[in-house]
Amino acid sequence: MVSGAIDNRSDARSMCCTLTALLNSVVAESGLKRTDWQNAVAKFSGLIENVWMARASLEAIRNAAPAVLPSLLLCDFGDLKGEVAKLHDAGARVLHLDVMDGHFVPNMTYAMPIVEGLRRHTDMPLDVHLMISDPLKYAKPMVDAGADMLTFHVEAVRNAAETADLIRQMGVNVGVALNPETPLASLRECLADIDMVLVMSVEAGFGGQKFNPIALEKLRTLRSEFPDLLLEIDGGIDATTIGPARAAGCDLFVVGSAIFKKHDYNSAIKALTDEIAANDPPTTGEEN
Ligand SMILES: O=C(CO)[C@H](O)[C@H](O)COP(=O)(O)O
Repeated sequence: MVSGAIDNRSDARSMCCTLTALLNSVVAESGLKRTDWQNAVAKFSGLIENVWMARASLEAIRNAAPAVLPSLLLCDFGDLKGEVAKLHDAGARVLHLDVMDGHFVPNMTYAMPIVEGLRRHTDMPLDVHLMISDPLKYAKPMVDAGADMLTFHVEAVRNAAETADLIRQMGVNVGVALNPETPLASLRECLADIDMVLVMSVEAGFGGQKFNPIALEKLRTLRSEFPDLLLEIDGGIDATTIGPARAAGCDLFVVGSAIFKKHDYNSAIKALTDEIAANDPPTTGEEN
């Protein structure tokens, strides 16, 4: 039996199995018609499992923060299992997956089969960045494949609050991303419905671009207005840009080139983590 907070997928799953067994035994003893009850129990425990799994992975992401999230855009796709193991050994605790459709952005990457394959090799939360024109069409397949956080672009949808709500109902945590030229005002309507904002510091689409400091101002504004909202930055993050992003209040730092263009993931992640620690923003009461 699991005690304390449920903050990982295995605990959430085992709690759901226990709950399902319990409900089934109550039904068995009640003498009521089995099939109707069994269907109801299966549906109910499926819903509870989704909510718990999402809750557990959000806890795991929050507990990992501040954290470097390797972006699997430049990794060795011929050895994904080995890459995941190396990244975990180097200290990564959350993975960032870049899904591009060649339409919303002028580049294509991968979709559900890779997410599902990664899911079988790691319990680390999978933070899936949807750079696609129709996030609602692929959200449920992504959840079924094992995504823990689904982030869609505010520029891709007509109603961000409604999109966030529909995605949340699929049993997953929800983030919203915005490109450098998109004003923060575009998020106003949905901020109450989401778990995370992904502030892009490059135009979405390609790794290896130059950091745009416009992201820092957005992070500072979001952090001062929403102290508890998870904030993530993506694009051009390296040992020189990660410190200012942390000082601006960022929690999660997506990194591609500054990890995958180095041979030693340990020292690459350590250099970034050291910069995060050196730039921790003051906590309440420490400002003066
Ligand atoms: O989402 C992305 C591009 O759209 C990538 O995650 C991002 O650019 C990371 O790569 P790098 O650290 O090389 O900039």
